[in-house]
Amino acid sequence: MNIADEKRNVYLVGLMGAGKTTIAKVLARRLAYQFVDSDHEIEARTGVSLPTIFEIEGEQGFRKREAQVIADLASLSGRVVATGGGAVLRPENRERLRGSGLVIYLDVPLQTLCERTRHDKNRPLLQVSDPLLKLKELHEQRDPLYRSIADLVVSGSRISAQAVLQLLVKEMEKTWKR
Ligand SMILES: Nc1ncnc2c1ncn2[C@@H]1O[C@H](COP(=O)(O)OP(=O)(O)O)[C@@H](O)[C@H]1O
Ligand SMILES: O=C(O)C1=C[C@@H](OP(=O)(O)O)[C@@H](O)[C@H](O)C1
Ligand SMILES: [Mg+2]
Repeated sequence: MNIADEKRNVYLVGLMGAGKTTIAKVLARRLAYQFVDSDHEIEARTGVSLPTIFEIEGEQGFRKREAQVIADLASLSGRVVATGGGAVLRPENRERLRGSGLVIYLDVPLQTLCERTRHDKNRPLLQVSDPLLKLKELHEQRDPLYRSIADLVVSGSRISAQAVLQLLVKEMEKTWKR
């Protein structure tokens, strides 16, 4: 039996700009899993962009849609899922992520997150006068939540997909042997 046979989902969590979407795509290809981004899924279901959802329904409307997508994905297997940075806020999401796969927290310095997201208008929560301060506040609130569900924490300003893949495969082997 190959370690990939088990095919529990893999979830990437972390703040905006941590590289969840970017790294999940590479991991999925390498593991021959299917790549899913929960934000893209929400956009596909609604037919509008994420900023438009925030504009019309507010953050809470978006969170409700996000929770539905996470519930749906948790019932599937063989997916590498890039979650949105706030997916850990709802306890039911945390339980579902934790219960249906392996969770990897990409822990990237705030300055790097700020630089990476500075020119991107698609993150409504960062369209403020001081995005670094906003990221600091989000980090204070969310870092404990990410850690509470993470099987793996990968830290650094230049996390490579290759490094994550190596740790992930080791972790999968461990889980499989249990
Ligand atoms: N490991 C990385 N090293 C350098 N730049 C990265 C890395 N991962 C992502 N980026 C860049 O940072 C930005 C945000 O990445 P993204 O994958 O969208 O993050 P997230 O989904 O966590 O918000 C993108 O412009 C992406 O090209
Ligand atoms: O941190 C957040 O609350 C959010 C992160 C975004 O995803 P990324 O983390 O992929 O940027 C997206 O879900 C939305 O803008 C809200
Ligand atoms: Mg993303």
